[in-house]
Amino acid sequence: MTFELQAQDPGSNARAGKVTTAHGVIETPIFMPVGTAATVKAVHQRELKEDIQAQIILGNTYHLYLRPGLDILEKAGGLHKFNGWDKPILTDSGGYQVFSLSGTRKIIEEGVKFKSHIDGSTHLFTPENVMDTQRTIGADIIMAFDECTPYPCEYDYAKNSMHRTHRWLKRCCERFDSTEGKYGFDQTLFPIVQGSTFRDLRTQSAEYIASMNREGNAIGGLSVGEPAEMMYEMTDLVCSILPKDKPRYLMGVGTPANILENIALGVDMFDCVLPTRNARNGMLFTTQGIINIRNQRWKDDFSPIDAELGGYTSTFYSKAYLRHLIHAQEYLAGMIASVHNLTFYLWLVKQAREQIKAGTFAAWKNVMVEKLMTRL
Ligand SMILES: Nc1ccc2nc(N)nc(O)c2c1
Repeated sequence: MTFELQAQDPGSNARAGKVTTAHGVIETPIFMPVGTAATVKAVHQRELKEDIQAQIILGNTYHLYLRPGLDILEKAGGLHKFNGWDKPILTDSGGYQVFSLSGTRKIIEEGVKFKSHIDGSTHLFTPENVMDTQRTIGADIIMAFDECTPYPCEYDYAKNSMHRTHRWLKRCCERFDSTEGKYGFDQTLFPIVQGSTFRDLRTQSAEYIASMNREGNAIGGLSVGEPAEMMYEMTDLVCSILPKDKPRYLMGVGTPANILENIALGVDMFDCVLPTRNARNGMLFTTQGIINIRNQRWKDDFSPIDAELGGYTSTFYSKAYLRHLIHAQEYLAGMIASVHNLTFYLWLVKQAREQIKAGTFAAWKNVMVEKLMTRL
């Protein structure tokens, strides 16, 4: 994997670049739709490619390991063959999902013991077997096995957890660097900065992660309920330490406003379930602001969902029709709303890229953030 820095905004730390992987190019800043269990929920691969123009999607080790399981994924020739997405894929390592999904889990030096949320069976994730699992899934970019500390978090817990995450990272690197890709293409391992909301720990973690000299770096432990201002303060600090010539991936972020603010701080890659999760309950992000399509006011508004956005779904269907589908709990409701919201998120980062290349991102960002927060 390589990263080419193409432009830097004069008025902020925003930058535009290009990540090249075995399955193609990713233009940054980029938003990565979340495809947890081998699917971006309710969205066809064709829609992802043509309407949304996604460049990379996520998969998740925890989910895929439990279902369909590694034997099926290996027989298929890896996740790209299994779900038919032939562009880049990034997989999260499962640590975060074990904490957020598995009812019972126990953290030990070896790794994390947990019970499957599907059938209650017990499992142990270790840095080594999580690397092997991600080798089998076959994502282009894979994440280190870490602990995402909760918010708020005691200083001593955050410190001890960060040091364990650093010890696990060393084990991830040793295992990853001593194994090969299984399907004839190279994969890349990103380490993850932790340290919760403590400046000294974040500094220590960013310095340690940078010292591993991997091809890209991730920022974890944020977007876990902390105030946005705290997220921005930690991101700003960590981005000032992580090397400029490597992509920076802020995990689990976020709202459109969070994304623009973090692009200004120097982040290149984002993922979040918000666009698809909120779509299913009728929250639409549009070029004019946020719409709760369930609201009475859209009952007889036959204008397109978002005429400014382009793309088949956002211009072919009306607000009134989508409101009807949501109230009728029709399958098509979630499908239309998910494609629309993801089209918006990819449109937003494309606008940001263009503004950065034009050198006008900083002022544009401030105007856009205000507009995006408008509730229509
Ligand atoms: N907010 C998030 C989302 C996903 C994460 N995944 C990992 N592996 N680690 C974190 O800290 C995350 C934080």
